[in-house]
Amino acid sequence: MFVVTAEEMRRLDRHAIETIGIPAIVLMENAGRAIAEEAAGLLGRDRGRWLVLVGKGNNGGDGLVCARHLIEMGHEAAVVYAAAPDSLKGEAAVQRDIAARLGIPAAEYEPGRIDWSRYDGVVDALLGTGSAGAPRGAYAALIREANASGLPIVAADIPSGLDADTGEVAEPCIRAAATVALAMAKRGLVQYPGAERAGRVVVRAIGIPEAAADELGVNAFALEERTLRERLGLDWPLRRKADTHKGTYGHVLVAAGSLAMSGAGLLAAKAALRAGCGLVSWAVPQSLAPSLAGRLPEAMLAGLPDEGRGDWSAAPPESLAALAAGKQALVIGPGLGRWEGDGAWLRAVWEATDGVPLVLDADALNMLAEGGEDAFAAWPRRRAPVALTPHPGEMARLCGLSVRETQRDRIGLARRFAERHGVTLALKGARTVVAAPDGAVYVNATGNPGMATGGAGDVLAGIVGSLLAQGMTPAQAVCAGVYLHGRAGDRAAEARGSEASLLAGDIIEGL
Ligand SMILES: NC(=O)C1=CN([C@@H]2O[C@H](COP(=O)(O)OP(=O)(O)OC[C@H]3O[C@@H](n4cnc5c(N)ncnc54)[C@H](O)[C@@H]3O)[C@@H](O)[C@H]2O)[C@@H](O)CC1
Ligand SMILES: [K+]
Repeated sequence: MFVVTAEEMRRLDRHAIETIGIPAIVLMENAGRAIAEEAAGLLGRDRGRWLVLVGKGNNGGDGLVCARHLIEMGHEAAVVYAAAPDSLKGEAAVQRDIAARLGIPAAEYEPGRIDWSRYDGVVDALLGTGSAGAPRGAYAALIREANASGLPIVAADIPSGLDADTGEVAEPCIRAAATVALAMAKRGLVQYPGAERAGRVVVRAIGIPEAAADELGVNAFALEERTLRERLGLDWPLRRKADTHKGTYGHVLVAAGSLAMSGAGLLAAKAALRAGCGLVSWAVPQSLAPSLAGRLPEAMLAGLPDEGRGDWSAAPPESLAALAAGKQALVIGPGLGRWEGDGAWLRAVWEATDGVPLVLDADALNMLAEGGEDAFAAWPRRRAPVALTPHPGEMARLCGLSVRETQRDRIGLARRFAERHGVTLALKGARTVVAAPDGAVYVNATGNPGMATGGAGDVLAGIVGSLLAQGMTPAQAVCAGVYLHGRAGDRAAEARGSEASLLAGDIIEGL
C-alpha cells in the first residue's frame, strides 16, 4: 500500500535492523526467496535455466540468495558478477561465499562471452535502491546484453537503470517482464516511464512491518481499495442508506460549456449525476439554454447573461455566485472558453463562493495559471475546500514549467503544489497522482490509454464534484473520483472490446 523513495526505504531497512533487531541477513534471505518464487512462477514450469546478474551491493546479495533458492526449487542457476567478486561487502559477501561453497556456477562478466541461448530467464540483481546515475561500465554492458537477449527478465526490487524516486529511465535500463518490489513499492515503479520498464510489479514482504512506515512518516500510497478504506476512511464500496432522499446526497452546480464546447458541460453534469449526487444544476450562457434544454432531463438548466454569443464573457461573477449559494459543490471549467479579464472573473467567483466546495478544471485552471503561481499563492484562502484536476499541460502552466519538467517528478511536484496552496490536486495522466494539502500522496493504477480522449477530464471533474457534494472530504472525493473514473474506463473498454474506440460518454456509462 505504501509507495516509498529510496531514502525512505533505507530508513525503513535501518529501522528494521537496528530498532526492531531483525538481522540484515534475514531480510536478504526473505528478499532472495521471494524473488526466486516469483521468477519460478513467471516461467510457468517446474524447471528453468536462470542467469542471475549480480551487482556488488545488497541488490546483488538478494540475487545470490535467489540463485540458491531457484536451485533448491529444482531449477538451474548460474551467476555473473558485474564487479570483481571480492569487491562485495557485508551480507552480500556472505552470500557470495555461500554460493561458492555450494558450487553455484559463477563468473565475472566479460563482454560478449555469455551464451544467452543457454538460459530460459534472467534475474536482474545488478542495481537496487543504492543506484546512482546511469549504469556504468560492466553494469551498462550487461544490461544491454540482457535486454538484447529477448529472455524474460525478473528485476530484483527495481529494474537496474531505473530512478527509484522519479521513474526516469536511464540509458541503458533493464526491460523487465516482472519486478519483485521488496517490502514496499518504490515510487519509480508506479510512475511512467519506469512503470513500463518494470512489467508486472509484485510487492513482497520481507519482514519489515508496515507499521514502521507509519512511524517513519511515509506519506505516499498506492490508490487501491484498501487505501480508500484504511487511509482515507471510506466505507468502501460506497452504498446508500435506506432512509434517505435526494437532499441527502447534495446539489452540484456545474458551470461549464460554451457555444463551441457545450458537450463538455453535458459530460460533467451527467457524470456528476451518475456518481450519485442528489441534484445537478447546470449553468450555461443564456443563449445556449434553448438548444440544450432536454439534452439532460435530470439536470436543471440555468442561463447566465451573455450577449448572444454563447460565451461566458458577459456573465457576472455575482450571478454565478448567487446560483452557487446553498449548493454542496461547484464545478467550474470544462468547455468554459477564455475571454479578456477571465482571471479576475475567476478570482471574483472564488471569493464570492467561499463557503462552497470547489472543483476547478480545464479553462478555469488556465485562468488561474495566467497570473503565475506566485500570484495564485496570494489569493485568499477559502473556507470551503478546493480541488484542482489539471492534466500535465495545465499543470505546466500552473507551475510555469515545461510539460517535460512537469512529468519528471510528478509525485514531488503535485505534493509541493498541494501543500503550498492548500488545495487537493489530481495531476492527471497515466498513473494519476493525487496530492492533499497535508502532504499525503496517492498514486492511481486504474484506467487505460483509451481514456486519452476528449471529454474524459470533464467526466472526472463531474465525478469529483458529485462526491464532494455527497459529503466526502476533498482527499476522499478526489481519490475515490480518480479511482472510480479509471475503473469505469476499464469497464467501458472491456464492454466495447477496444480501448481505442472509447468515448468519454462510455466512461459515464461504466460508472
Ligand atoms: N538491509 C537492507 O538494506 C536491505 C537491502 N536490500 C536490497 O539492497 C538494495 C540496496 O542495496 P545497496 O544500498 O547496497 O545498493 P545497490 O545494491 O542498489 O547498489 C549499490 C552499489 O552499486 C554501485 N553503483 C551505484 N550506482 C551505480 C551505477 N550507476 N553504475 C554502476 N554501479 C553503481 C555502487 O558502487 C554500490 O556499491 C535494495 O534495492 C534491495 O534489493 C534487501 O536485501 C533487503 C535488505
Ligand atoms: K535490480
